Amino acid sequence: MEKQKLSRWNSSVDFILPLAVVFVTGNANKLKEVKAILSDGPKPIEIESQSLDSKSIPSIWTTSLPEIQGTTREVAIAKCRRAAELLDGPCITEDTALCFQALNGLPGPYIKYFLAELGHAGLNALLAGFPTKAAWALCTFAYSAGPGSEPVLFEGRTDGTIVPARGPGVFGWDAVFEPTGAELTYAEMPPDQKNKLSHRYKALEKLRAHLHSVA
Ligand SMILES: O=c1nc[nH]c2c1ncn2[C@H]1C[C@H](O)[C@@H](COP(=O)(O)OP(=O)(O)OP(=O)(O)O)O1
Ligand SMILES: [Mg+2]
Repeated sequence: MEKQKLSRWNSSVDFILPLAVVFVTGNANKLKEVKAILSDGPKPIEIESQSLDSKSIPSIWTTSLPEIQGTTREVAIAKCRRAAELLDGPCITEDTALCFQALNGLPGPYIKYFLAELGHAGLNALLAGFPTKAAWALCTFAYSAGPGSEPVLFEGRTDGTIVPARGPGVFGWDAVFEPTGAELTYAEMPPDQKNKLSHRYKALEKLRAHLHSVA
């Protein structure tokens, strides 16, 4: 079957099915979930992945994909804008934040570095002195129609609790996040279960609707 692609330069499209978009990420686990979620349902979207990490781009492009400090929205917009410039075409990017209620939303977009330095036990220890272990996972997808086109954001949030690690330590902080109403951490859930309630799923439902509306 031929593909319906968002055009390289603007949001006009060629009407060929199915819809396909480029997802810029260096994270294989994210990519797997995004592909699983978007390929499901009556209007599947095909994902082509592209990594623009400093490790994977030609050194002649001295600029890697910067992740600025700021709110989750500011971080997401800057990243997608740069990705569209480097790709010279339309793309989506995604930023995931893990926010602790006791810390007014921190680590938030900086969770990657907290996790790398502190590990699962350290994330729990951060909250040791606080009565609430409440947290929320926040996913922000950004879509740019191409260089110079302001990214549009799609957010999804899942509330939960930070718990001592349970389940396989395959994907980031999955083992220490137990969504509200679930007995299991993200890591203990079968992929299907996580992909029906996750922050990423909720954001992707909005992105899916947007892509179909512009296509
Ligand atoms: O569903 C998730 N369950 C558990 N952990 C997760 C999830 N989603 C992201 N994560 C981790 C990866 C990284 O440690 C941090 C987000 O950082 P973030 O910059 O968004 O991801 P990344 O740098 O790995 O990939 P990318 O190239 O798309 O920026 O939280
Ligand atoms: Mg990143």
